Amino acid sequence: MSLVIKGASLLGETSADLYVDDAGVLVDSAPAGAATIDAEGLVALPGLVDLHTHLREPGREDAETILTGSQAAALGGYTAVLAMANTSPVTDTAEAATRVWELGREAGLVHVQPVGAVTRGLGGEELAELGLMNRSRAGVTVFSDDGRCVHDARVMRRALEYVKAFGGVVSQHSQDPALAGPAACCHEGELSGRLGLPGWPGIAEEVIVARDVMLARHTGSRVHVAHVSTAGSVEVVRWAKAQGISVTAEVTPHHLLLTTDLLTGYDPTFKVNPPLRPQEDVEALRAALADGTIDAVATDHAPHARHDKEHAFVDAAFGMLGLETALGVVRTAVPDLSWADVARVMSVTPARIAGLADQGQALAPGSPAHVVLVDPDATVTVDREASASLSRNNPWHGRELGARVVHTVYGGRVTVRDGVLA
Ligand SMILES: NC(=O)N[C@@H](CC(=O)O)C(=O)O
Ligand SMILES: [Zn+2]
Ligand SMILES: [Zn+2]
Repeated sequence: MSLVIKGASLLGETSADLYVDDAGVLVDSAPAGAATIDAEGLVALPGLVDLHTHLREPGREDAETILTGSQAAALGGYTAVLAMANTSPVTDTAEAATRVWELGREAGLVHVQPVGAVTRGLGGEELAELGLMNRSRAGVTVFSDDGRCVHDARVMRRALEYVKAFGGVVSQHSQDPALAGPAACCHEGELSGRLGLPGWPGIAEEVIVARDVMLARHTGSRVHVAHVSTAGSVEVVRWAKAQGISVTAEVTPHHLLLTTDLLTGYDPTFKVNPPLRPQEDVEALRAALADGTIDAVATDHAPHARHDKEHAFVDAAFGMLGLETALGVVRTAVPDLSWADVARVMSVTPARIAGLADQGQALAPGSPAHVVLVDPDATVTVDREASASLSRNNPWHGRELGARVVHTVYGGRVTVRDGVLA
């Protein structure tokens, strides 16, 4: 169905009408018989693109499915998500990747792009079917063992060499398993000692980031640093970019706003990997996002069923929800980012990193109509029960966040209207 989106402010700047034809493409005049969306006072951005989502299907459909995760994504203003490979079974074959891609198409609410595992079964030893996944219908270009670090430098080197042939990228969960021991569950510092929780030191992230940028330089390949959490990692990425090394980095909304002090109540909702860090790290991450050292915001949406999360802190699963709140958290954490910057870090650059040619495009005739319309002045008080996700591990429950996603349009289809699924 064709659409006229009336009076939106494009990237928070000039006001204009957007016209969508019945093929779901932006055109330069109103198609006959088009339905109208009144977007007066709303900001229009290209649909958001999430480089890092856990959808839990196949295997843990009690925590999230491709459909419910797609719904949460649409409500958050997303039109594409990259679905991490740590499902059960793992996305480590062309067949598995194609299945995720197909289920995403059936849900039809966002583009679901599978991430392929780097190693078979996330085992860290034998490379997965990287080439076959790339040549499958899913066209996988991003590979990650996320949840685990590709810690063997030789395996990482071979993966980088392999994906270089087809312009792929390895997204690394940077965590040296020797420096952050198996029980590590909270930022290592004065507070972890006081709480009696095993620490996960920032250096365990930084040594892997440093190693990987050198491997990227050596192989001439491309590495992406998932969920950067420390000032030290930011320094390494800044240095590597200055050398011309092909490295990109993402930060999560929660690492931009929450700190390790929240752990004093031992609430497992705040247990996440990498852990929440001190305020100095949060400040460094905000500055790095603003100056372009960090390329993108990625949610690391990590739904978990109650019986995996409601445990003593040390035993609870790592991870928190993020898709529905990401934009509001970014507005709240870094209010000085312009809307054009928000579009850059949440849509344009993530689409480019993932090689999604159809996403993150300018809101101009000829582009596919992937659009999010945001009320820039509204605030939202988060209610964890009012969520499309099947899980409730929402660290933002009860918080007031800036901006509100009002409408989302995916390929000309209205997926969210007035803040609810259409
Ligand atoms: N971030 C998390 O705390 N958890 C993720 C894994 C990961 O991103 O490392 C998950 O799959 O639950
Ligand atoms: Zn991870
Ligand atoms: Zn993750």
